[in-house]
Amino acid sequence: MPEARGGTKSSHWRRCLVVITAVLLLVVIAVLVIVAVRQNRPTPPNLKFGIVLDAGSSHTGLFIYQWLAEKMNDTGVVRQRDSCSVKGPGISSYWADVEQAGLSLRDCLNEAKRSIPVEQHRETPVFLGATAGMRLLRSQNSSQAEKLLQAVEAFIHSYPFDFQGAQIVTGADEGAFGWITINYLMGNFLQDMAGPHETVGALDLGGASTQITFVPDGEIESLDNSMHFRLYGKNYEMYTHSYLCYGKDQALKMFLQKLGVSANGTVFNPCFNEGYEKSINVSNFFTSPCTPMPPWTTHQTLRVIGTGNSHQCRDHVRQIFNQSSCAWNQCSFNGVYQPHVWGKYGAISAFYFVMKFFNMDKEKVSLDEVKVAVDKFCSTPWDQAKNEYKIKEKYLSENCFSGHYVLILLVDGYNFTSSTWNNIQFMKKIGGSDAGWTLGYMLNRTNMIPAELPRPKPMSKASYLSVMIIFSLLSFCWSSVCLYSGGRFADRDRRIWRRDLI
Ligand SMILES: Nc1ncnc2c1ncn2[C@@H]1O[C@H](COP(=O)(O)OP(=O)(O)O)[C@@H](O)[C@H]1O
Ligand SMILES: [Ca+2]
Repeated sequence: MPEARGGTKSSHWRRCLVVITAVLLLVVIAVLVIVAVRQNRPTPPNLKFGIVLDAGSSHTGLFIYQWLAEKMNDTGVVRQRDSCSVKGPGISSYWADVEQAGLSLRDCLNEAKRSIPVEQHRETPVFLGATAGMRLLRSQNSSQAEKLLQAVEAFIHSYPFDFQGAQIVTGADEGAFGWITINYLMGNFLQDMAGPHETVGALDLGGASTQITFVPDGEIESLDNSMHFRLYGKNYEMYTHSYLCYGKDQALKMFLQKLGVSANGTVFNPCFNEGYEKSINVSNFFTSPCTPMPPWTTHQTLRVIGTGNSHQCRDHVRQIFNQSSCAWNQCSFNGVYQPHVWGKYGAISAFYFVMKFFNMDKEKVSLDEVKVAVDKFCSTPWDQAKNEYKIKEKYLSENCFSGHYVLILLVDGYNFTSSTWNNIQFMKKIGGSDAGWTLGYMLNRTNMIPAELPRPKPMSKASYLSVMIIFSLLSFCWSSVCLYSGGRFADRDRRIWRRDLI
């Protein structure tokens, strides 16, 4: 009988132990859940901002970027928050009235002030990068270009931001930063991507210059065209070239200059739709170093009349590309060295606008389909085209030329073929951020792309605590189970021993 009482007592204690362990377990789980919920409560994010003004030849755009301060050196964390299109032409057009260049930026800078929290204004860096329009102005009149930049700087300094100055970006940098932007936004710098050639090339068509940038599959013969970057622990040897004057606005001027003019000052233009006519003032039109005054300047005003003839248009556009000599193993045009194009490309800015107009910006559209679409548009009478497309008259009237120009630049110039055409993706944005050189430029100026991969961060306090609690809990449970089963075995052994004794 006493033994039976002893057995009841020990099983009572065992039950107590199980209940206590279960209660303890519940308490610990509850504490863990509370800690986790508190830790993960959304805290105000530590957002940082940066502004880049893209002072292009035809217009200025303002881009606001944002990122989390603690993640600034990680891959793919900077995103576009906002953008603003400055009204009016590019800053280089204000060369005769430089104060206006700064003032033209007022609305967009005010918008930036509204978009960024006031307490962040003082630490928000602002960069202004001017491209081919200012390069051309500098080559014509460097002191005027300097004055213009100073006037723009003085105006931006009146804003509460951390202004880092206005610079004329070199053609090589414009190409390289466009390439960085595209690959950064596509996440191509991440280490776990397969293969050594995971990056995509960048093709940028502006109004006054155009850039081609890519990592070739062999040696780069010309040092002038080679750029080296070490990003996130990997080396990139890039080929880049910027063709000044081969942006689509300057190219149109070079093309017009090559057309013959009749005795009464009429120019028949096969790259304008039939029925389209416009007058141009010769001294206002041929002002850039790309188009010195043509020999036929006896006329002050020219009457340009569209004839909409694709065949003739192509022939004339080809004349602005000099294919006659190449001192390297391979060239694009004008004797410029270029390795053969390979891999994928992102084509941005006017490449995109033009292809979008022809509805040819989709994937898997063949080169022949693009040619057919351009020819079809060029043979459309101007009145019909105006009725069909409700876009700015300037763009519409130039699109026959632009379509042919893009095709000739990419195919005859850069040597893309029917089979490599589909490697070009015409793009404006990547995941909500504009694909242009500005983001790459800011990442570089703020040292946000490290040469080496950022080291993995140590565990946060919360994670450390959670791991410690979980491990303690597991050890506790494990020892309880061991003790419990140990007790049961000891009881059983005692019983067997006693039985043996009896
Ligand atoms: N909606 C549009 N349709 C066609 N072309 C456009 C459109 N918007 C902008 N563009 C063209 O894109 C080009 C942008 O060039 P821009 O960046 O100003 O010059 P650059 O880069 O040479 O300094 C210009 O030729 C402009 O006319
Ligand atoms: Ca541009």
